[in-house]
Amino acid sequence: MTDVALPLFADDNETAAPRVGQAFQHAHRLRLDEHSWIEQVPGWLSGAADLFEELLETSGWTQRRRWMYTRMVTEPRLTAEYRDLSTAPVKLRDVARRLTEHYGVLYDRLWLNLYRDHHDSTGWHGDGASTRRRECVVPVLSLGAARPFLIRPTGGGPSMRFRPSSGDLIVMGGRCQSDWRHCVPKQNALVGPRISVNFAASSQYVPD
Ligand SMILES: O=C(O)CCC(=O)C(=O)O
Ligand SMILES: [Fe+2]
Repeated sequence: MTDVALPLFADDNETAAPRVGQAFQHAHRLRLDEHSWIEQVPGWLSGAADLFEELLETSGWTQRRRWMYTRMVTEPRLTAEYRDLSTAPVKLRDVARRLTEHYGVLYDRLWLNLYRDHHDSTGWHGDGASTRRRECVVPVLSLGAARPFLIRPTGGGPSMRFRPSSGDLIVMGGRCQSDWRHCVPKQNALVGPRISVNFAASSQYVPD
């Protein structure tokens, strides 16, 4: 996909908006089971490199620590959060709006992970705290280095492996957050930094 092929969207803000062109044209949806699906949209976001640099510099990255059983652990990544979308960088607001239009879910908050290098990771989990509805749609935008993204049934079983590149979208749907677990594993070989933008919706925080 080239920039030339992408239509430009009018934007009321003078800051150049990242372009989502024939955006979902290359979407590939995989049915995981009766209730869940995962969709990969390669090349979804044009201008991903610029957005990556902007977020790297401007997001208020924090190092989180949390209790794991009996000990305090330092999370192997940095995090930034926008609980109120109106405080997020304009480009992310624009991206959220387009996801809202497409998936029919009002994405009004988001969090970002920064994987500084191959040592950083996210362990197996479901986004249970932000997805209390039975069925949810959770888009994750990848920026920067490509890293494997794995998903497997909560009860165990073989995992499926994706490798989203910068500008690609991975969307988990249905009961993915309860019946399935996902992770971004550590790597052996050196990789550059990656940012993931995780879109959340207040409407999905409450059970139906
Ligand atoms: O970085 C990713 O691709 C996924 C991150 C994630 O699953 C999370 O923060 O809940
Ligand atoms: Fe997650």
